[in-house]
Amino acid sequence: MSQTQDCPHEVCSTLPLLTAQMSTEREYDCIVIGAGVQGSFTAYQLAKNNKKTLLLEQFVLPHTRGSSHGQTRIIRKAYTQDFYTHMMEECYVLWAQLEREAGVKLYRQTGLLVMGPENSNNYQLIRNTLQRNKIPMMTLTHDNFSQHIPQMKLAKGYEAVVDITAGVLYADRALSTIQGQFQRLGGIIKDKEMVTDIKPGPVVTVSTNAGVYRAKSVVITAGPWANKMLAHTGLQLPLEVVKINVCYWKEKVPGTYNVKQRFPCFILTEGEESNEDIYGLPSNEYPGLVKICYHMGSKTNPDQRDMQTDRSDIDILQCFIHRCLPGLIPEPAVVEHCMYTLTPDRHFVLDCHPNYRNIVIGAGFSGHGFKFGPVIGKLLCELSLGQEPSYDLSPFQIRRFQAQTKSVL
Ligand SMILES: Cc1cc2nc3c(=O)[nH]c(=O)nc-3n(C[C@H](O)[C@H](O)[C@H](O)COP(=O)(O)OP(=O)(O)OC[C@H]3O[C@@H](n4cnc5c(N)ncnc54)[C@H](O)[C@@H]3O)c2cc1C
Ligand SMILES: O=C(O)[C@@H]1CCCCN1
Repeated sequence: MSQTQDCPHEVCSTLPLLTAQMSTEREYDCIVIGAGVQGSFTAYQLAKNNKKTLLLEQFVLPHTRGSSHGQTRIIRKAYTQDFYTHMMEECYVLWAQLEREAGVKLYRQTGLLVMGPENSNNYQLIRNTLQRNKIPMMTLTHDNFSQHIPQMKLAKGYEAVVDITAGVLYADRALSTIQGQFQRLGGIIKDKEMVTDIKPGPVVTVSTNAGVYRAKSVVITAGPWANKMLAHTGLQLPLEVVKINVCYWKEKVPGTYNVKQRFPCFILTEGEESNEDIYGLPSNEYPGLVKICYHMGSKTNPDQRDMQTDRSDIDILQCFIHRCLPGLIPEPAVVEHCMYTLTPDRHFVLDCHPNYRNIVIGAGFSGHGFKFGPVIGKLLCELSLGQEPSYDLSPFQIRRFQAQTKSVL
């Protein structure tokens, strides 16, 4: 008879089994920190590659405290640089694949109107990228603008082009879909678990408010909290977190700016109101309200986002709406909040930690990362598996910040 069977206490006989079970529950091939769009797509890709993956999220899901919430995001190929346009080619394919796989609609084509003053460098760069890459596009002139987009005015001295395959991504739905697909592949999500420590090593130890986990690799996709997480690894990146006022404007005649009226998404670049872009999407989340925002906000601490109350962006938006969108009441009807995590050059960070190759970082999505989620997930998965990345990652490497990167060790 074995010792355990002889033991009068039932707990003694089950203890070795329980301990073994507990340790496998706490050991993973990869742990992904942060279940925003980038972490969720990364976890999904890892699970697809048969890796035992844990996705940790500090808040109860779904939540509205980071950067990935809200019903809509713009998807487009219109960029100033070719490398984004090239990545977007594959993103469209992967978004469509996800739609088929999960049986949900995540994308609606609306077109994206890009406007800018004739002498705007950004406008010309975007237009050239579209042309060079043979992206379906249409140039609008002052003569035919109102025929195509009667709800909007093109100011004198401005030019306009439409990125035809651009549109809207249903963001909240996309996030819950990818998390669901990850779980269907056997992935584990633990929400309401805040990571409190990361101990680098050949096996990385991740502590949360609820437990301690170990993994061969860790991916940090903590959005506005990236530097807080990286501090545990001795690294600080030059990231700035800003709070965006997400403003909704009421239509004077309900339905005027609806997709059914063929109102497109739009971006005004280097307009007369300011140097930063102004952008909008056709009414969707609230009947009769159109989302129009300023592509910048004030510096904030992600844990105290709601303490920051600067509304100077709203003055800028009011001037623009007054000037170009006569069918809207130039007073915001609803203001919600979201955060950008900005890098100095507004390009992403997709790289391995400079000191620990099994810690991978996806950060600094600078207010334009959602549409790239499927490809970013793939790239961060490749980095964490030590594979050759599918794209040239030099624009996204940490070493570009050399002078601004701090070691906190
Ligand atoms: C108003 C607005 C409009 C935008 N418009 C567009 C658009 O039109 N098109 C587009 O492509 N992109 C757009 N973006 C950008 C895009 O939404 C972001 O780039 C993207 O959501 C960033 O995702 P993320 O996963 O990096 O960050 P997040 O979504 O913030 O995810 C990070 C997650 O990490 C979690 N976390 C942090 N610390 C911890 C911890 N210690 N333990 C556990 N979990 C932790 C957080 O709670 C959070 O859930 C917009 C962003 C905003 C704010
Ligand atoms: O990523 C995007 O497509 C948009 C463009 C306008 C600013 C916010 N982000």
